Amino acid sequence: MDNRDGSPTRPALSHLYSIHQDNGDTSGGAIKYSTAVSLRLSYRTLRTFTLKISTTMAAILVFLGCIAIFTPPATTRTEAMNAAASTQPDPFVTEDSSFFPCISFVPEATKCMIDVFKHPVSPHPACCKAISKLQNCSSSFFNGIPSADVILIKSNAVISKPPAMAGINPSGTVQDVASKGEVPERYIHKESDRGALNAPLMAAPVIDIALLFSSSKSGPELEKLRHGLQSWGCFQAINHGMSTEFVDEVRQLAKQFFDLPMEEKLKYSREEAEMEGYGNDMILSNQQILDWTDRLYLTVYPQQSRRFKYWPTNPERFREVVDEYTANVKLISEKILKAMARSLDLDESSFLNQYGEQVKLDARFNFYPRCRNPDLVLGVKPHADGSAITILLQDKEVEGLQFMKGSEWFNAPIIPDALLVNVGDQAEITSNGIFKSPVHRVLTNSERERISLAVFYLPDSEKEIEPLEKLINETQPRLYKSVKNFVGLYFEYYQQGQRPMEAARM
Ligand SMILES: O=C(O)CCC(=O)C(=O)O
Ligand SMILES: [Fe+2]
Repeated sequence: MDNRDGSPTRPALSHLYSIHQDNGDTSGGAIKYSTAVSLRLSYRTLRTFTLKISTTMAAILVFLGCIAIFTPPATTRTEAMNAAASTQPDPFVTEDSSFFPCISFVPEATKCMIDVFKHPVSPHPACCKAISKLQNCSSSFFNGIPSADVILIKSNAVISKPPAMAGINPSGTVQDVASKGEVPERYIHKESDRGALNAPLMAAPVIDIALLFSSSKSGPELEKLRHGLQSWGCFQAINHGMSTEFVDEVRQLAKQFFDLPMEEKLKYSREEAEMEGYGNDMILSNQQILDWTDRLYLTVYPQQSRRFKYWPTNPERFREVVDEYTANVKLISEKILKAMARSLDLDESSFLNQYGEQVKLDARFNFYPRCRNPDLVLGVKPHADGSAITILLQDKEVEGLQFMKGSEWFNAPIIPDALLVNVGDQAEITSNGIFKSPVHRVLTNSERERISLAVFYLPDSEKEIEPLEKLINETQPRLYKSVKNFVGLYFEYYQQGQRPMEAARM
């Protein structure tokens, strides 16, 4: 998933991607949270905000009226201006004059504020522009509003700075930046967050997933699966049924897309405040160090959710192959989720039932250009995925992916035909913490560019997920609250520099 922040984070979103309920009450979590936040975001704030806007508008109208009626001849005007300059300015008028350029954003910003009050747990990208423009018009705009509310308003509006909401963030695509040579400051991590390729090799298991479903041979393979997901949170899946030629073609097409001239790729660029489409790292916070990666992000399932304006028609076979690949990945994901349940002696549909009818699959094609300072810059900063599980097709030749175990980083080996499967936050929640959603990151490389394709299996955002009853007992007490729209939460917490999984913890 997208955007991550500094130290091992289980952010948002990523990408991605809400919560809160006390002991065992599964019904009203999100509502309680909303109510709590609404109360915190007191009427005082809304009143201050609306008063401010209405007084401002009134002051401006009166001011404009006065100008119209009392405009003196030019000479007297200069004298009057000089006199005015020598007197102490009225602070209210001084502040309000700064609203002139932004008065047109007021209705939209007010609507946004009311939205934030009503639905404090999900971002409101549509109004972010208005609020941020208002804020830019007057640096003192939020004066008088309690600072905690300001943070909430800003984060719900997903604002940082207005240009950050542009489809492609103002730093430019990484491909463009890389072609200029110098690595801008915004990509440089502080020393403690930098990575090195000479890490030990990760020992996550390689699993023949065809055996997971063989009636006679599944036992040891299921045991390997359970152990791998408990210790590493990931495994390499071989014998998944897709041919070498086919997965190679997927990689090839991804590479061909990123090799197209920029103007061609920009035809698919994401729109403001959108995840989907071609773009660079989405800026969700001003402190964010940017990832050295460009990506094409597509919702691939359900089919009626596909937005084909973002699906390249060049290279020619792109759509057809992505359609076939992601259909396979959906089936593989569901088989793996069944096997995960069986490995815990549960009914095989336990996880799938939790995730609901309306699951969603998002594909993220990552392209990591060569980087002159691989020691200072990360391809993707540490994060855990907000999915239930993620199926990753790695580059066939270029390493870079690392997983954290304990407090140490390990390199993910390349097994050319394998799919790397990792647990996401939502399967960690459903398994009551038995399966681990691993923190991982991607390093950069000065010699070679790298591609990868991550497909996120995302539960129905309307369905509340929670630890399975059978996995809660005296020795393993319930670790997580009930969660709905985890992807929304993921982003929200990410922006605030917090870990979404922490928010879900009991
Ligand atoms: O490029 C990779 O190997 C991993 C990318 C990743 O972690 C992600 O897209 O969430
Ligand atoms: Fe990831």
